Amino acid sequence: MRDAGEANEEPAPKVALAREKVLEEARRAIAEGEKKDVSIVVIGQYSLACVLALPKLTVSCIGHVDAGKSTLMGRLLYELGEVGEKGRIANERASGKIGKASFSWAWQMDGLTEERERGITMDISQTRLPLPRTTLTVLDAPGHRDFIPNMISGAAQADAALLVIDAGVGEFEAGFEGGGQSREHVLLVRSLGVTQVVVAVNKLDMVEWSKARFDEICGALQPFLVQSGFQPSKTIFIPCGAFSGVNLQERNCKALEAWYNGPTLVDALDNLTPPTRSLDTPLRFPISNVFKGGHLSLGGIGVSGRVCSGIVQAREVVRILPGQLSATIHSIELDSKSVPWAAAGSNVTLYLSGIDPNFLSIGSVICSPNDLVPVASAFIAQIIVFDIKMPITTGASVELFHHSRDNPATISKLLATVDRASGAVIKSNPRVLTKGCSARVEITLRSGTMSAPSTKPLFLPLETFSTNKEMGRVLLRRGGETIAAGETTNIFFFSPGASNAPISRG
Ligand SMILES: Nc1nc2c(ncn2[C@@H]2O[C@H](COP(=O)(O)OP(=O)(O)OP(=O)(O)O)[C@@H](O)[C@H]2O)c(=O)[nH]1
Repeated sequence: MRDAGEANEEPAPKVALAREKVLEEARRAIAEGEKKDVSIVVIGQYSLACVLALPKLTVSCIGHVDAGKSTLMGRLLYELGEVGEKGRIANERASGKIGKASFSWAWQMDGLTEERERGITMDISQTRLPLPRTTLTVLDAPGHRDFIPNMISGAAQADAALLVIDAGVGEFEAGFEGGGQSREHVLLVRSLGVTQVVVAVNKLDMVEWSKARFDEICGALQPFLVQSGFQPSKTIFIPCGAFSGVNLQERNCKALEAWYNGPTLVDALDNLTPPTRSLDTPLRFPISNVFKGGHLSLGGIGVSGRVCSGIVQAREVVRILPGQLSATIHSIELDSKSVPWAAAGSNVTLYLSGIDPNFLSIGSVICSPNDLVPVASAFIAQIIVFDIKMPITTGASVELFHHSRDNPATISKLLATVDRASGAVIKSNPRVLTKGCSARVEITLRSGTMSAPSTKPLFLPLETFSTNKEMGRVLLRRGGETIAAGETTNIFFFSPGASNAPISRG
């Protein structure tokens, strides 16, 4: 993910609050559905005006390449007043100068020179959407298949998805048929725990705002969403035109209004339900980006990501796993504002002090020294096999995705095929796994890279799905194709603090 930019210079609390006090404050604020942004926090003798880091909803913007995801986000930011006339004109002029005028709205999101020159999103970019009722954090994902690892990193941090579909003739079909990214993205986000999806049926101007085309797309997509595990009540289809800003905040198009008087895209996004957050569980913060910035006098190391569970607070000493690293959280930044603490569900940047950045890696997990995350070298998972061309056999080499990390791994044992719902064994020790089946498999992690895997073991911070849902989901890819998604059931773990000897199986 891209750099979060400079930290603001608001003073950080001088000491960490007692954990119970923070928990109490978080629970109270969440229970009261606190709307106001600023609260006075008393820390010892200091009384500080701080922005409350209440968890908000994070939405991953997904869909086939060129569906109009970045354009939609750029235009939405303009409609909501987050981008002014000056910004709009600057993007219009600069994109026009290099013959990319049609990408002027997308430039708001696609800030890298290569992205602008190629007219595609390559990395996740994060933005804040202030809606009438709530504020969303949106992660704009790349649609191109080459950048699926970045897309997975964003999807792993999301509560809901905004699926953008190109309604142009043949375009929806290209994204939806075998190998299309609309299809793969839907399967990925659902496998990573997303349960709500808003579908923006975009570029309807290309088909003269045709109701028949809108209905055709909804008719094909809805059964697929349901089959992928989305409840019908958690899906909604919104016709729109991102480029001209139709039906984003206002309907403002006669041809569309002739047959549509339903919600706008802003209405649909504003109605998403925030999931329940696990505040009482131990702190787990998988790092999705490491960068230099802010507080340079203190070493200036920032790490961004999402608080998966628990609460993190400024001045707290934390451990970073795998490895023996400790650090102090100098300050926490949410939406460019300093916050005293952040609860599960928040996407934040933590500025660390007392740490050598060379030992920090994307995918490492920050936790409390009193409650370390297990570090596994192998584990058992119940997987669902996707629509694969080649069956999975014992010893298959795969790429394992866990949050923002991807590593080589081997499917070391095929333990059983199982019933998807009940988990009951259908067949023990199957020879192969074919498309659509559910199975229990043992996966062994390997160090090195996919092109040069090493025989040395690798240790990954992992938990069973039953202990911590967000830490217990994995995806398996092979040859650029997602072949399965799974939930960890047993992990073979090592004591992260003491020795390297295995201390438990199961
Ligand atoms: N006609 C029309 N074109 C649109 C609309 N929305 C986006 N586009 C065009 O579609 C092209 C791709 O837009 P992007 O926003 O870059 O698409 P994307 O989905 O973000 O692309 P990737 O992230 O690279 O997959 C650009 O030329 C846009 O101008 C729309 O509502 N109508």
